[in-house]
Amino acid sequence: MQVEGTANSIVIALTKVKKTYSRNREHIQVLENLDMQVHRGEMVSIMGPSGAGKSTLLDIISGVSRADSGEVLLADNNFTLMSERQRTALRGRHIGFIFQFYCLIPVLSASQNIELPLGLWQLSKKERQHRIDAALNMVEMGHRRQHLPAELSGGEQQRIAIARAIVGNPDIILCDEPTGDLNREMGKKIMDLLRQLCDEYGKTIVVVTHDPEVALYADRHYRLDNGGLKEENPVKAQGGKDD
Ligand SMILES: Nc1ncnc2c1ncn2[C@@H]1O[C@H](COP(=O)(O)OP(=O)(O)OP(=O)(O)O)[C@@H](O)[C@H]1O
Repeated sequence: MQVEGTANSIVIALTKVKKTYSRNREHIQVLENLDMQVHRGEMVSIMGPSGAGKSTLLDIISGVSRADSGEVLLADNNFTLMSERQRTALRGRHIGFIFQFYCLIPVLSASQNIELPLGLWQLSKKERQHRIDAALNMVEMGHRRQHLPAELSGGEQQRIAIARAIVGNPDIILCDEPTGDLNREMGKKIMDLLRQLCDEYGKTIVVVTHDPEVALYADRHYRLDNGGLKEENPVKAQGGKDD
């Protein structure tokens, strides 16, 4: 799938985004006048302390959650002006998600899990199978297609989750702690794979992480703190993980 716009165009643009959660009488101001731009085909990392609002930010980029004010553009579409239904449709076309704990359905095989995002798509059986096979091949997991998630290692489960994220050929992949549950070696393999998706397939990737070594895979680095984003120089992987 091609993103609308020209090469090197901005595919994610947030301007003066604010987000507050209200619970009982408490108001938690999470994002405040936040600006962010991500170009097509780049990988961007977001680090920051626990509770800083990183997952909230991913929810706003994907339209799962609405900003209180400010503008959110995704591939030239203005989320701010859209209904929930329109946001869901746009998300389905453009975004794949990868989470820390894989979020695979335990009673479905690897192959069936990968098929999930294609659920309502009008595809022939052959085309559907072709897409699943291509996604499985991309993550080198064709030999495990019939396995249930419990019959896969953590790293293999995350590879299946990546295949599920890319099966619909989204141009943007949002990752929330993609290596958080994996040992160092497996984490490295997953990041190599994400980097490959960027470099060889032109995917735009946003990675939220606590791990400076993971952030080093990105082309640009943001730190989220006190409601705003600051662009940083590449993180030196020497200070251990964020809290
Ligand atoms: N639905 C909600 N209602 C009320 N408060 C919320 C809600 N979701 C998140 N919060 C609060 O907003 C803040 C930001 O949460 P968020 O999950 O975005 O942080 P985070 O940076 O991703 O944290 P972590 O690194 O620990 O995963 C936290 O203080 C959290 O308690």
